[in-house]
Amino acid sequence: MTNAPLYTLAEGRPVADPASAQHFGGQGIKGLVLLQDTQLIETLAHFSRERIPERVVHASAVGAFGEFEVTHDVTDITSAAFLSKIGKKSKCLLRVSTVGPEAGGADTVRDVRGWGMKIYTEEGNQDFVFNDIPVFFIRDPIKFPSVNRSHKRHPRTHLGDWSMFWDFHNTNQEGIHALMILFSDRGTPASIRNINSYSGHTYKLVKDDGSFKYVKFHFKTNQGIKNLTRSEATKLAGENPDAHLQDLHDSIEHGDFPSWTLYVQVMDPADAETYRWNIFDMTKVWPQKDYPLRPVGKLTLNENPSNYFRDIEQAAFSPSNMVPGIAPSADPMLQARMFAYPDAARYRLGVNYQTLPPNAAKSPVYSPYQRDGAMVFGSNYGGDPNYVRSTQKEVAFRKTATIAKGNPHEKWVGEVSDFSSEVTDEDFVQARDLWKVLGRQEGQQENLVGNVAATLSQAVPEVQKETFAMFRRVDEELGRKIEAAT
Ligand code: HEM
Repeated sequence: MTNAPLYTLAEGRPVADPASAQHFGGQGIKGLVLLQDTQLIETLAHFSRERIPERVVHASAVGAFGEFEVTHDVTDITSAAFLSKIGKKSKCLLRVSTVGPEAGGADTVRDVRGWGMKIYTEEGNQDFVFNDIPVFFIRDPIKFPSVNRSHKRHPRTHLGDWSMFWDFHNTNQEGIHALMILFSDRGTPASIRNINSYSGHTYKLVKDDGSFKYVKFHFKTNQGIKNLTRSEATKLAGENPDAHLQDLHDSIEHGDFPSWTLYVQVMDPADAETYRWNIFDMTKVWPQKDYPLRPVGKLTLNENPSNYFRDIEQAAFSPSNMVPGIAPSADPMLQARMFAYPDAARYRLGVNYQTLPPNAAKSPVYSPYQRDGAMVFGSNYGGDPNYVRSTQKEVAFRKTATIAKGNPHEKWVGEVSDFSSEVTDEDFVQARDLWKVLGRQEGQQENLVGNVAATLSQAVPEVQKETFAMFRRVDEELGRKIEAAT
């Protein structure tokens, strides 16, 4: 007797030899292949269907499991159950991605890194779908497909195209702050363990009594920020395109668990009304001298996935997955994203994607008004009423606070979130501050200039000219230096 698993077809029928097709006259005998060979047909048919659509952005990624532990009391600002007690731990999944490259693209290319994180709490899944830069390229969600297309492949040549890239950005200059970060050495991090991540958007932390604070979330690496120079990143992309995947996998495998500290910047709603920066415009940060970081907890990654496809490819993150105690702000980008991600998941994974292993909540789920559809595995709520307000079965509901009608702050919110993409000198202020900060770090201004010039030199002259002018709006010397280097 052996304990080895008995090989079967997917329907369970044991089969002798998975390595040869059936031939007329018997297996292993020369002769025509037979259509009755279910194993052969299943093997070939399933292979052709192994791929699911890759994510339209953020297709290439690494992922791991871990835990989130509360280290500081934040019960004065939120009723989120998973944040209710110091020492409380929740299981997590983290998927970190590049944005532009297709699945399998080189890890060390210049790009933003996405941070898809799921915290499995006792009140459902809390997703933090962040980036490793604190601001974004646009503030109007309708531009999202455009900015991404300009970073991807040209529709005619199918090549990456720096004319297209800079043409988009110098005609949509609200992204200048994000560009300055992307073209600093932060655009080529040394490893996933060495990046921070940021909500970018303003969110709300809410208490059960309905009171709230505006917050921005920051995960700061406990390994320290470490970046590659342009030449190091280019070399590594050729030598080991999976460098970041390997680094994270190996460090977890060796028990060297990376960790991050979660902080929040906290703003009173009343202050938001008079603050210099529109808090719903995600091209702006809240300087930490105005709103210092307040520690919340610690994320530690401690487990590699046992199967990449199941746990990481099938993971679906969405900013709309929020637990009671955390709520969206009026940022138009955030509002649009709350639609876009579940919509993308229904297309990419199917209508019941919430029940796939990485997405399934670890707390009880009772959602009887959403049922059927392709691929139902659970009880499908048996005979429970599938319509609301049935008297046939008692259902309990959790009360959540609602915003008081006529609250003047909400009137203000409606007015200030109706902003446009029109660019003014204000859009260059934070980018200029960053240029000064880089000047205090040895060689960093020169690296930014070189990183921009290396790409701009591949763009057509008209686009180059407009781009020099855009950087001159940040700082005359920066524009001049880029022009000279290009
Ligand atoms: C209006 C603006 C945006 C839209 C419409 C949008 C849309 C999308 C879509 C459709 C995906 C692919 C989802 C999938 O197939 O599962 C995606 C992935 C992602 N986005 Fe966005 N996005 C926007 C802005 C942002 C911003 C501002 C951030 C960060 C602050 C961000 C972070 C991410 C991350 C981390 C992923 C990868 C999630 C994963 O690992 O599966 N996105 N986005």
